[in-house]
Formats: sequence, C-alpha cells, structure tokens
Amino acid sequence: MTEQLTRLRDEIDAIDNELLQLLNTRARLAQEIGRKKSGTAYRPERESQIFTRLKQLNAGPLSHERIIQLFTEIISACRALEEPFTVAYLGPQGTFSEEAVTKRFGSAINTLASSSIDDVFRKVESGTAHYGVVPVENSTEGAVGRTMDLLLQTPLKICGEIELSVHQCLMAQHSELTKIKKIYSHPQSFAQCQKWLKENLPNLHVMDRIDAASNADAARLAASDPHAAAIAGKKAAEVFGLTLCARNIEDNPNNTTRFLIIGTQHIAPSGKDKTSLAMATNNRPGAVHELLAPLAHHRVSMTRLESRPSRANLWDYVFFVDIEGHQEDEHIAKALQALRNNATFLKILGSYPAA
Ligand SMILES: C=C(O[C@@H]1C=C(C(=O)O)C=C[C@H]1O)C(=O)O
Repeated sequence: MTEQLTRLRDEIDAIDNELLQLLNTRARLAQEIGRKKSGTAYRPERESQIFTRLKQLNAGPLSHERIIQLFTEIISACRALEEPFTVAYLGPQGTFSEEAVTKRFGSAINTLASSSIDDVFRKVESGTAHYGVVPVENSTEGAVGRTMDLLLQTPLKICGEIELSVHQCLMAQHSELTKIKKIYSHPQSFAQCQKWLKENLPNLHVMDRIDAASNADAARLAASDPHAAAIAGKKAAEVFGLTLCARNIEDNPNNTTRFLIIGTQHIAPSGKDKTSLAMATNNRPGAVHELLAPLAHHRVSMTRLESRPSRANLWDYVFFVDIEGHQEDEHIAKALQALRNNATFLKILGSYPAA
C-alpha cells in the first residue's frame, strides 16, 4: 500500500472516531428530549424540518437522496432509544409498501405485515400497531379506492405521506436469463414492463407469464424454481434471497406511488404541510363550484381533487381534496370554516408534512 493511501485511510479513521462520538452524543440528546416531551416519540414535523435544513446545507458530493437516507437511519436509531414502536403495512414482506415504511421510518422499528388495507386500519385502530402505511394513489393506476373509503369511516388521522418511485426488477435464483422459462408477477407489474420483456426475453410467450397475488408472492414462487424469475421490487429479492438480473425495467421510469401514514396523533405544523379533506354537497347544478369557492377566496392551493361514490345514496359523491397548508395556519382555518358552512358533510382527515 502506498504511503499516500495509508495517510488518507488514517484521515478516514479519525473522521469515523469523531462521527462515532457525535452519533452517541446525538442519541443521548434524543433520549433526553424523549424524557422531557409529552406524548409519542415520533414527531414527523420535526423530522421534516431537519431534512429541509440538511438539503439546503448539503454541498455534495453525496446527493440529497443519499443524505436523507443516511439521516433517516440515524434518526430511526435515536428515536428507537426514546420509544420502540410498531408500523403495520400492506404485506406480505417484500412489497413496495414495506419499501415505503423503510424509506420514512428507517430500520430501527418493528414492522407488522398485514393481509389487507382493512387489516392495516384495524391494527392501528385496536392499538396493535402505533402507525399504519397504506397506498393511496399511483401515478399511472390512479386512486386506491379501498384506502379512501376507509379514511371516511376511521377515527384515525393522516399523520404523513410517503412518495416512492416504483422500480421493477427481474430476479431469479441466478442471473442466467437463457435458463428462464417462466415469469411470475402481479398483473399490474407485467403491464408496467411490457416493452422490456419484449426486447429482452423475446422467446418467452405470454403463456409463460404467471399472475401472482402480489409481487412479493411472485418472488417467493421464483425462489423455489431455478427455471422461474419474478418481477418485483428490490426489497423482495432481499427477503427471498434472489439475485437481481435487471433493475429498473419499468416502461415509465417516473412511475410513483403515494402512501399515507395513519395514526392517532395530531401533527403540529412543520411550515410545509398538506391538509386532506373529505366533503359532500347537494346534488344540484353549480354545487361543487360553490363548495370549493372558499379555497380560491382564501388563496389556498389545491393539490388533489378526487370523487368517489358516497355509498349512502345513488349518484351522491364524496370529494377528496388535498390543500397546501396546515389546519392551524390562519388562512387555512378561515377557509375550513367557510367550507364547513357550504358542505353537507366535511371531515378533516389530517394535516401533515408534505413529502
Ligand atoms: C429527538 C426527538 O424525537 C424524535 C427523533 C428525532 C431525531 O432523532 O432528530 C426527531 C423527531 C422525533 O421523531 C424530537 O422530538 O426532537
């Protein structure tokens, strides 16, 4: 080893020693905060402010994304010293929902794979889990109806949102594509990877594509068959010990799924928040326009508007509206009061830091 290399490695060792001390000092401070504050350890508004500040300060060469990933793990470890908690998600293990959980909470938490979206809500409502993570919309597939219906009924609040780029990978026991005779995946994932399959595995017939209940299930099936591969997220390859044969094989690289964090906690303003509402009005001409007019009047930006059948009466609709701002912000509070006067029904689903 050259002298120069040794010197550089000595420098890294010295920095690691400093980092080690600083990390433990940070952890002790988090423990002290944990003893002094009342209520739960997890404060998404504070974590969001930390990330915003770090992104402003970061001069590279590490990307903003890497910095956020590293600090998510640091915060996760500090938080766990204050109070360990459990997050339920739409399972099985290895799904994109699990990837979303790790992206936001880091790995120092307990996770609980649940069999359905209903089951995630039930686990949080009964106190079996402190928070739940459920998909709410996908940039190509649209809204997840079951999540929206359950938001109407539940006493739980939306505590946060997570945006996840959905990257599909081809995985198998080995990386020899010529040995692959069949592919397992969820129908939606097959649909998202048509072009890649045609170009890279032209000899595989449509009949060799076998639908699975979830991507994670597809990976589980491929793990027991050397002639099979699966299309799933990279987390599934980790869970089932598979080799990644190809990454990012989706036709649309911007495919994103938005997840919601649900819980019992009221989230304080972070300075960059969203508020989600569900509303209904009379079924007459101009009613929706009138209903939403206070938002324009109070200069509130709407980031999402979605309608769902109300299930109570035929052709009655519930409108799901996301707005920029927190319900405690003055102009939002005024707009909400005006909306309440116009609507036949209004439920504030939660205010939380914008992703
Ligand atoms: C330390 C705190 O508790 C948790 C841990 C945080 C951290 O490690 O920085 C930030 C917010 C909380 O989720 C706090 O509330 O400040």
